[in-house]
Amino acid sequence: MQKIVVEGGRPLNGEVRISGAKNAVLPILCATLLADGPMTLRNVPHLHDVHTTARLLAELGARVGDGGPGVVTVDPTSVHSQVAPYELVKTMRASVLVLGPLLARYGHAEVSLPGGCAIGSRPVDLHIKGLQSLGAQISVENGFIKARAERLRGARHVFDIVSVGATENVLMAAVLAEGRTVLENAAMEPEIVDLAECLIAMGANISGAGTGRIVVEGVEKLRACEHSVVADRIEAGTFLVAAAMTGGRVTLTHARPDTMDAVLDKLKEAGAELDCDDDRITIDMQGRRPKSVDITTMPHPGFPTDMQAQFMALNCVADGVAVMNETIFENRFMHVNELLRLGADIRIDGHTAVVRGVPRLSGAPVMATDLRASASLILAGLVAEGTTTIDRIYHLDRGYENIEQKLSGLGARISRIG
Ligand SMILES: CC(=O)N[C@H]1[C@@H](OP(=O)(O)OP(=O)(O)OC[C@H]2O[C@@H](n3ccc(=O)[nH]c3=O)[C@H](O)[C@@H]2O)O[C@H](CO)[C@@H](O)[C@@H]1O
Ligand SMILES: C=C(OP(=O)(O)O)C(=O)O
Repeated sequence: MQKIVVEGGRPLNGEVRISGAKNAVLPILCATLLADGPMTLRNVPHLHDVHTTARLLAELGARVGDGGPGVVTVDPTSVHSQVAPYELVKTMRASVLVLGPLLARYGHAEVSLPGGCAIGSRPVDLHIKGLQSLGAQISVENGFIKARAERLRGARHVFDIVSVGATENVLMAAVLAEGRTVLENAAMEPEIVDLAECLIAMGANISGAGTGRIVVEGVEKLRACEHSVVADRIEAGTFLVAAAMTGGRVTLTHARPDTMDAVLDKLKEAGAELDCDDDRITIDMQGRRPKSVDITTMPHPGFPTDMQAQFMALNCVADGVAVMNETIFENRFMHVNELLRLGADIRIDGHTAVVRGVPRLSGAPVMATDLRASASLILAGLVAEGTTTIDRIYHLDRGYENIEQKLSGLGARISRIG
């Protein structure tokens, strides 16, 4: 099995290009099922999750093509199956996002319940309730969500709690429903805005995406369009933390600082100098040790849970003591035990971790448990004395494009073996 090897101790310097966002491209790939012709997506990151979604679309009958670097084409006009099988859905939770589009377009769909994931139980009850509000008949049988509706009807639906995936699934169903849908307590993440922008370019009538109230006037059909995927704010945040931890100076290009307020504020609090324009962010730490920062994860525009592990790595070597609360997922401290192996001082009490910064970490063999946990271990390895070897890096390939090459380009000593 492949591993990543990091030799710590080098400040990062230079420029790195940020890729398209995993969490935007996955729902948008599912949304292509709604089009009446071939869609062209640009700024598509080369990620394992993108490959899995492409395989799922192909399994349904869509023609998925490679249009050159960062370009994927999907022609959904040849779709002949509305069944998303367990073998593909189990590897990636976002594949449940074909449910809304298939139901809206074909009047029925069978999607395997997504498999469990290391960060928490991750049910799909909110997706189901939202689609039921639009008139779908839904049952869960033999591990499949079976949904049926001759034509969905617009309705007012209030989500019990804020869910990114449920908002996306119900939004993609509502665009072809009859009449008006109002989604209250909707998720406000930038990836929802990107999905809505793509759907609008396809002819959907949507207002309010990016706020807690999304209004959709259903249309009869959607056309094909071209769409460029928004920059990955979590990848961008990960590189900024890497620069902050190593005391370096790094410029991100093709980024979207306007989607990252909470993370940028925390980096400033940690002592970073930041200079942003429309699509570039420069962070300069001038060799300083970061200061500890308290974190409470929240739905957007709060601090993203997908950056919690990376900021924990920063707090491990920062000056001071940080209190970190994880409010979104019940089991998202799996990286803590591995950071302890590198010499960190962390105590967990329920959903709270107290991190006491230490002057130095020391390299060790560690094991990645999920995507952002993997990133946090690389970050810790960049500042640890000696060699850190990270096992189970397949998690990393789900969500980071060429991370070793990008970090090497900034001066890190990092390689993949095996
Ligand atoms: C592909 C993608 O975009 N993944 C992101 C998405 O995941 P995802 O869409 O799965 O996350 P949600 O926003 O749905 O989850 C938020 C909370 O709601 C709960 N919940 C969710 C759905 C449901 O039907 N019932 C329920 O109880 C979850 O267990 C969790 O506690 O948003 C998360 C929260 O920002 C991010 O960490 C993930 O990176
Ligand atoms: C948890 C994440 O992704 P997913 O929802 O795809 O598992 C993530 O991107 O950090």
